[in-house]
Amino acid sequence: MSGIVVIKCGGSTLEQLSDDFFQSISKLKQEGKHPVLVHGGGPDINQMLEQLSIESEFVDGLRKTTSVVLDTVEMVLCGRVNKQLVKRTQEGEGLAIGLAGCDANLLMVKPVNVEKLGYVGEPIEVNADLIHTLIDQQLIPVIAPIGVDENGTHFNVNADTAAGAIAEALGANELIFVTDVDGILKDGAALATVTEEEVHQFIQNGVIYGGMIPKVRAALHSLKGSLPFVRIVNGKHAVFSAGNGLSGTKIVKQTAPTLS
Ligand SMILES: Nc1ncnc2c1ncn2[C@@H]1O[C@H](COP(=O)(O)OP(=O)(O)O)[C@@H](O)[C@H]1O
Ligand SMILES: CC(=O)N[C@@H](CCC(=O)OP(=O)(O)O)C(=O)O
Repeated sequence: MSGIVVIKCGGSTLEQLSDDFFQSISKLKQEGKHPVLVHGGGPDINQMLEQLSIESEFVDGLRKTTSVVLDTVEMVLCGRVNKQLVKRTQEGEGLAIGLAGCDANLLMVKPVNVEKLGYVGEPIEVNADLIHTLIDQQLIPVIAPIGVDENGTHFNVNADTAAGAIAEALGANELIFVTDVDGILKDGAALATVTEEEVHQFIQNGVIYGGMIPKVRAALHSLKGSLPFVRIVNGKHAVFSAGNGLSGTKIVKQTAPTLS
């Protein structure tokens, strides 16, 4: 199936997404494209954990997830955040269906490192047929990043990683990370294009750090498949649809050779 656009909405920017953003998602549908939303919700999870006085820490950018943390993560992502995004997508005239990666084994995972991280999973397989079926029904899937392993145990998955795996499995034409910055910033300005090689350099020299690392890692992983580039855009200004050039950073395999 062609025309699939995977849009990852970061928790950092959920409150900044405009009505135009959601209307433009249903416009994509009218233009014959197939938007699939994958969302995070890190700040909402932090807030709920704090309210419940549950401690959690990040190890290598991933939330150490005990069983009580997992309960909270599921409650926030599958409940509050997922349903809020379904609501807003439908207010934008799209017909959305909210689900989590554990539903119908959509996102199969294996543990990353049980001792170090607890219930944190990394994707190993995606039930692409299920998403295709939903798309065939003219629905817009809105997916929370809770994975499931072969024993039926649920796992917390970084939302960028989940989006990359879903885009790859669907053979998506576009993967767009919507976040709270204008793209990959260097010396205070967003870079229009960044190559794979530069991404490695920027991680090494600290230009890229923290929450940007799983995004660029997922982007690099996806570039190994059929995607020509991956975008990182600011949720404050993002709107999709034909003729509406998205700003932000494009991550590409390599720059086009310059003509001499
Ligand atoms: N080079 C960089 N350019 C832009 N943002 C960066 C860079 N390096 C690290 N970051 C951080 O990455 C953050 C986005 O990641 P994150 O907070 O996880 O957002 P999201 O919830 O959208 O996934 C930015 O707000 C910024 O603090
Ligand atoms: C394993 C892990 O770290 N999972 C993330 C899932 C949410 C997420 O990734 O949200 P953002 O996109 O807003 O960062 C977490 O618990 O915060």
